[in-house]
Amino acid sequence: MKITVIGTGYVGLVTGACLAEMGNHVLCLDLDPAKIRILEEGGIPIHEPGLLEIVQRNRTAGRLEFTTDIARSVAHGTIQFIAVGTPPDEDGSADLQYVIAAARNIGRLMTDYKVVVDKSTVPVGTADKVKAAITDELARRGMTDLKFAVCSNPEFLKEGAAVQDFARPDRVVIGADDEQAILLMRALYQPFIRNRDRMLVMDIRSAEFTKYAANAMLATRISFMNELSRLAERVGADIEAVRVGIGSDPRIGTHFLYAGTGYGGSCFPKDVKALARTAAEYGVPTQLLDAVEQVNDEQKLVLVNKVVKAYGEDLGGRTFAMWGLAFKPNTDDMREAPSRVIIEELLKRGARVQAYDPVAREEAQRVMQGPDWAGLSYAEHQKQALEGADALLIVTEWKEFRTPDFDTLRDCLKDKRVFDGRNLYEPELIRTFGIEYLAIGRP
Ligand SMILES: NC(=O)c1ccc[n+]([C@@H]2O[C@H](COP(=O)([O-])OP(=O)(O)OC[C@H]3O[C@@H](n4cnc5c(N)ncnc54)[C@H](O)[C@@H]3O)[C@@H](O)[C@H]2O)c1
Ligand SMILES: O=c1ccn([C@@H]2O[C@H](COP(=O)(O)OP(=O)(O)O[C@H]3O[C@H](CO)[C@@H](O)[C@H](O)[C@H]3O)[C@@H](O)[C@H]2O)c(=O)[nH]1
Repeated sequence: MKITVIGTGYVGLVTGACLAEMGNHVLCLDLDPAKIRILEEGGIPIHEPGLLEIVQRNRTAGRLEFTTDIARSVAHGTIQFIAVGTPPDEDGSADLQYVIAAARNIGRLMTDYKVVVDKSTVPVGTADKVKAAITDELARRGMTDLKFAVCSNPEFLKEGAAVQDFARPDRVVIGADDEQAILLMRALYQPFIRNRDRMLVMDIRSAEFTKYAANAMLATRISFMNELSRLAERVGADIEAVRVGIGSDPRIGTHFLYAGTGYGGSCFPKDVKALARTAAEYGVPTQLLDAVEQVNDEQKLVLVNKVVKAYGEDLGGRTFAMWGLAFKPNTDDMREAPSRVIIEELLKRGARVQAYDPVAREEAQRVMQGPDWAGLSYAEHQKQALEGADALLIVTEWKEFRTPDFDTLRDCLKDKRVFDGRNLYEPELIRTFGIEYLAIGRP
């Protein structure tokens, strides 16, 4: 099939590459010429395991192309995926300007039947707005006879595992009210789904809502465990033992129960806010969602509070090593990363921070620049970050941090102290090396 994907962020690029892999002819549009240049030169503008190989393979085969030419992109695909950003507006609601701009471009230039698919995460009711924008543009052209359908097809991939998530989805959700569109979408996703039950076709509003419900549920689990971790510390329980203890109940399940430095990334923070905002618009109170967000904001400060408890409010003259900057491993994404809040708080109190991350350094330098960040420097490797530091903070659970040389760790750190925001080590073990170990919710 001929597919156009609008937006080459994580979702657009993974969608385009995986659909091309199944033999579709995919044209990806982005208005950012720098991104398209990188893609046309055979690279990718993000760090995502396995993605480069698929992009290169399908580009070489001529099934995956990139452009900044809007007219070409509208002409190309019968199916037009909108996968542009939906960042939070000032009031927390999803900013739909990019989605609507993409829809208007389609309405302005289309000359035959199109299935317009909202792949971006968008509030309930957005498909109606997309439909209205296209209808409006067609009316301007006097071409209201041209047929099109709008579907909701939210994306559930996780960064760092995006290719696998797209290629082997738990489920594909399709919200649609047009028979032809449903047939085309089923055919498109069939190769990715062995079990037909995993293709969930529903009404458009329910599909739009499902995306927010999933993210809000996952964020709730994390905030719940983070809140419990604070209590565990007080009562002398170990949140890691508790996690295993409750996770073995299949009604609870083992995933997304890890206490840490709070959830970050481009989705949970903005989607929890946007859902609460939608509820507010409808006059429905959201005590639970509001608490999820509040607990998360506090959790981003938990490591800083432990540092302040150990060293006092004035951190002048102190140097802290930091392992991990990205909001999670296997990505260079720094959006809403807890590291940003933690570094800001440490610098504000006069400390210096020496940070190391296997891939996110460049992105970190981009988002944390200027005089406010003067106390932040970057190390080339784990050990270099430790040199001259008083203590270590672990913020992202990269695999390479899991089994360090504890002797080196102890000898490098002046105070032989580790603040672990990801509970990577067994407290009994690390303490036998003479290291003071402060983790999340662990005695
Ligand atoms: N990042 C994720 O893991 C993830 C997962 C599931 C869903 N989502 C959702 O998918 C959407 C996209 O997220 P992302 O992280 O891939 O986005 P992103 O911000 O990384 O990229 C969006 C891209 O769209 C481009 N763009 C904006 N307007 C355009 C237009 N009119 N025409 C063409 N290109 C345009 C931008 O230049 C940018 O490159 C969001 O709604 C997000 O919530 C993201
Ligand atoms: O037990 C856990 C699991 C995750 N996290 C944190 O939660 C955040 C989000 O992690 P994850 O969900 O793995 O990454 P994302 O790429 O943000 O993916 C989420 O957001 C996407 C965008 O909507 C959805 O498509 C995915 O299904 C959803 O998992 C990160 O800061 C993690 O450190 C925890 O603190 N504890």
